[in-house]
Amino acid sequence: MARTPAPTALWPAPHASGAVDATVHVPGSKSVTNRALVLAALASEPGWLRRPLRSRDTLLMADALRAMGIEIEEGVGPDGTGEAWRVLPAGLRGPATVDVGNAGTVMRFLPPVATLADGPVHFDGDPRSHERPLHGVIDALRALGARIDDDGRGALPLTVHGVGALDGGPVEVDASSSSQFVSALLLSGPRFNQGVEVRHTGSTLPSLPHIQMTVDMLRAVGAQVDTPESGGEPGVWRVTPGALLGRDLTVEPDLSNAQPFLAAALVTGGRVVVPDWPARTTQPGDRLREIFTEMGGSCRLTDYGLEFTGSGAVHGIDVDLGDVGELTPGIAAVAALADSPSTLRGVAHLRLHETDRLAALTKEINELGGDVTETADGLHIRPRPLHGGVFHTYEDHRMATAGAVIGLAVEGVRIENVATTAKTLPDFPDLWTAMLGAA
Ligand SMILES: O=C(O)C1=C[C@@H](OP(=O)(O)O)[C@@H](O)[C@H](O)C1
Ligand SMILES: C=C(OP(=O)(O)O)C(=O)O
Repeated sequence: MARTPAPTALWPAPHASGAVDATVHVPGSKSVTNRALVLAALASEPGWLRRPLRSRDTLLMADALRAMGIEIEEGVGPDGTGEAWRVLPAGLRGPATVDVGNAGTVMRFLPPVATLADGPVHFDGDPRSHERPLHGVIDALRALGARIDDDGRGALPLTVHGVGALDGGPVEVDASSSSQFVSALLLSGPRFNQGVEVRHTGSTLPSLPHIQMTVDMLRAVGAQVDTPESGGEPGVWRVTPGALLGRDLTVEPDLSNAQPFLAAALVTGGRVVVPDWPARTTQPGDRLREIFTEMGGSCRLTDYGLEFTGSGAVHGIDVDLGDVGELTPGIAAVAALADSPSTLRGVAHLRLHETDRLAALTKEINELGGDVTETADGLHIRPRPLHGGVFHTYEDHRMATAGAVIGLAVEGVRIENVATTAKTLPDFPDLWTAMLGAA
């Protein structure tokens, strides 16, 4: 098995000698796994999580919940098939210390959980976690009755002084910098004394499908949630207080992590099959069926999974990615290899993701000879012949996979710190070379 390179190493991105033709089993969704862990921890009975994603972000979530007293057993499922984690909820404990790494889901979803602990819970993480916005969660929890010590910047590090319960009730949040503020408050909402009513006050709200994912998963464990889609007021979500059920949940493949593999089919004019692609899902990656079709491919969704085929041509696209921002790096990579320019819109908030993704994509593609400019809310990408060079990744898993896509078509691309893909897809280098080996 290929060894994952050390963080500082340069990984020679494999160049595709022909059209790829492969079946790629994509590991479970980060967003589903981390929501499922939180909901199982807050439930009133044990639950199972099958095919969970085992990656840096999800192991940080599991360890954080363990630090607060939840038992999570990693093993195989009750019928002996595949990996499954058993979550045994318990009274939430403090004092505890949580390392959030650079996981948005951990830094946003867990402070509300910590208000239910019976003592202080200290949160800290990677240097970048100190820069990512958290003010929406901090201010809302304070308004709902929590005591939180921070350094006044509305960011990590901070301590939530849990007292075993939170009043809850109505609260206003400007979630224009991250949908995760809304998801965070909703996920713990059933355990607040009065539930929670979240009213978004900002002018834009990114990543709506991820909020819908939160709502669907809450309902699946028995919570009552009123939403704008279910006839409620626009921009308002209401969760009724109540006990949550322990469930047996199978995690869908991570469709955003399927992106580089589908992109490989697109840029090489090949074919990639992703088994177990869900027929219905709230994952933003499902939009790739439409976006990559517009960019030149075609797809067929069957009971087995998704078959995606490239035509040999790659077209530019003008698209608003506000709902599906995490797809931007991979789309930008394909756009840099297209036969016409692209405009990616609606993603100003990506400047506050794992890195400033708009600046990073612009710089790295341009250093390979590209012509990318930043706009107020996205990127203009004018394809140019690219050449090899080092593609820096800024500890951003999606920068690394974007660079790998470019490397398929451009000889001599070397990816700095490909190991950063461990945030959500630790097997990436092996899956990538296996896909090419099958060509
Ligand atoms: O709730 C989630 O699981 C996520 C929501 C989105 O965050 P933002 O709304 O901050 O973009 C997305 O980009 C992130 O990768 C995962
Ligand atoms: C933005 C992302 O992650 P996070 O959950 O850390 O916000 C991402 O995975 O693209």
